[in-house]
Amino acid sequence: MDVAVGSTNPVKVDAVERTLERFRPSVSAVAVDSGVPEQPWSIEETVTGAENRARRALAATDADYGIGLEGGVARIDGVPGLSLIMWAAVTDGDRLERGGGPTLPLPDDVARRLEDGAELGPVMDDRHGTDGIAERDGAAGVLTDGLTNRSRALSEAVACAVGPFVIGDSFASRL
Ligand SMILES: O=P(O)(O)OP(=O)(O)OP(=O)(O)OC[C@H]1O[C@@H](n2cnc3c(O)ncnc32)[C@H](O)[C@@H]1O
Ligand SMILES: [Mg+2]
Repeated sequence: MDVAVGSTNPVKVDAVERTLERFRPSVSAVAVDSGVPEQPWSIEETVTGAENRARRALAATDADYGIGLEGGVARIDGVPGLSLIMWAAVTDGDRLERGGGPTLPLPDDVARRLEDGAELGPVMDDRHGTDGIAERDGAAGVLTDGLTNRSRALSEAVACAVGPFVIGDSFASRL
């Protein structure tokens, strides 16, 4: 089974590899445009970014499935403050399914900097004296003191988006 991931960020590729390990997939990383702002600011923008990445990754390759992962921030009804969210989309070129990952509360000082137009990755690097934390443990790792990390958090979104394919017949037939 060939899977194309619409990003070259190693944590996204790792999230797909670890989730689909059972199927021994060949996973390729494809640089695609998400079609949404670099820092999505709503669930809708984040889901759209994941969808675009999934479709564009599949279109750029001859893989069986395209997978898109997008991180974003959003104000969610009933949840105080600003939340970090992550969504995945999976397509076989016909059907497209979506799944969400964990939601984390962002500290107020981080939220204020994002409101001023900054991107989460650089803000986290500046705040913690790191370089490229978004390609390693991520905010999910830093803000939970390692109880989870970005790859693991993203892998939950991948599992949820792939689920509808895995429980159907089409997925098994491509193994
Ligand atoms: O190369 P791509 O695939 O774009 O990888 P990315 O790290 O930029 O990931 P996204 O575009 O999906 O994320 C949108 C923004 O949110 C940041 N971000 C999302 N989740 C993060 C996390 O866990 N830790 C740090 N930054 C994060 C990210 O660095 C971007 O600035
Ligand atoms: Mg990005």
